[in-house]
Amino acid sequence: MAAKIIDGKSFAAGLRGRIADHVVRLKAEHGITPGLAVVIVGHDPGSQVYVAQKAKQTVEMGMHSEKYELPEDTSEADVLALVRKLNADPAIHGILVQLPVPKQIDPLKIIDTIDPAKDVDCFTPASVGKLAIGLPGPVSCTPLGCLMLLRDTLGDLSGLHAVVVGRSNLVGKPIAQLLLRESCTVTIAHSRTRNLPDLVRQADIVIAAVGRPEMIRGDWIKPGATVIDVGINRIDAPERGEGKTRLLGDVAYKEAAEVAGAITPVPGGVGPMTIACLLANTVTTASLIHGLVPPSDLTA
Ligand SMILES: Nc1nc(=O)c2c([nH]1)NC[C@@H]1CN(c3ccc(C(=O)N[C@@H](CCC(=O)O)C(=O)O)cc3)C=[N+]21
Repeated sequence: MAAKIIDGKSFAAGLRGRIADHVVRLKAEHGITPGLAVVIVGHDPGSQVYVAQKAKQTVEMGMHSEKYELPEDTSEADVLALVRKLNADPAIHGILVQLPVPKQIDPLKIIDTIDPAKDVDCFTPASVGKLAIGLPGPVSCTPLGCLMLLRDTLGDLSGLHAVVVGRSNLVGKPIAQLLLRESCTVTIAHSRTRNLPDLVRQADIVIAAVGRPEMIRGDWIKPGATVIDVGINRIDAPERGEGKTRLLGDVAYKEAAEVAGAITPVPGGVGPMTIACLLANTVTTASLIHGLVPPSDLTA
C-alpha cells in the first residue's frame, strides 16, 4: 500500500494563515507589529534564495522585516555589533543569523550575543534550557514544524517509538526533546550507532536528519511507520541541463513510500514548515517580550 504523502507545503500555508490572523490581533489590540531581522554573511546562492523567501513571507504576514546582507569578508566584530544593535531595537522581536557563517566568524560567539528573548532559532543556551524543561519560548523551527506535521498525521504520539537519526543542536537534539515531551519513547541514533538499519526497523516514527542523500533505505522502514525527512541535499542534475541541481532528502523516497504509512516529500515537506515556524516564533517572542501569553496554536 502506498504511503500517505504529508503535504508540508499546504500545511505551512494554513499555518501562515493563522499567523497572519494573530498579527492582525496583536496590532489591533496591543499596537504591536512583530518584527524579524535576518542577517546573512557572504553570498552562498542557496542561502540567498532562502533568505529572500523568508523576507517575502514576513511581509505577507503583515510583519516588519529587515534583511542585512553583509559581504563575505565581514569581521566578527562587525557582525556582533549588528546583533547588539538589533538586540536593542524595540521594532525587532526576532533575530536570525543564517548559518553557516564564513570562517573568520565564530558561530558560538554569535549565538552567545543574540538576546535569548529574540532568539527565534532557539540557538541560545537560555532558549535550549527553556525548551528542555517546558517553559514558554521559541522552539527550534525545523523540530517545531516536524512536530506539527506529526500531530496532524498521527494525533496522540504517546507511547510511540521515535528513532531520530542525527544529533545536531539544530535538529536532532531539540526534536528528541519535543518528542519526549509528547511521551514518545525516543532513541537518538548517529554516525557511530551500531546496526542502524535494525534500529530504524523498530521505529513507529523515523526522523531523518543526517544530511546524507538517500541514506535511509526502504527496507529499513517498518510497514506503516511515519517518516519525516529533514534532509535537504542539493545534488548536481546534469540530466536536467547544464548547471542544474535537484533536491534529495535523507530517505530513499520511492522505496520508503512503498512501505511507510505516511512520509514527507523533499521538497515540499519539512522545508516550508521551517520557514513558517520561524514566523510563528517571531509572533511568540513578540508576545512574550510584551508580557502577553503567546498563541498556543503557534508553538509546541
Ligand atoms: N540560523 C539558521 N536557521 C535556519 O533555520 C537555517 C539556517 N540558519 N541555515 C540554513 C538552514 C536551511 N534551512 C532551510 C529552510 C527551508 C528550506 C525550504 O523551504 N526548502 C524547500 C525547497 C527550497 C528549494 O527548492 O531550494 C522545500 O523543502 O520544499 C530549506 C532550507 C534553514 N536553515
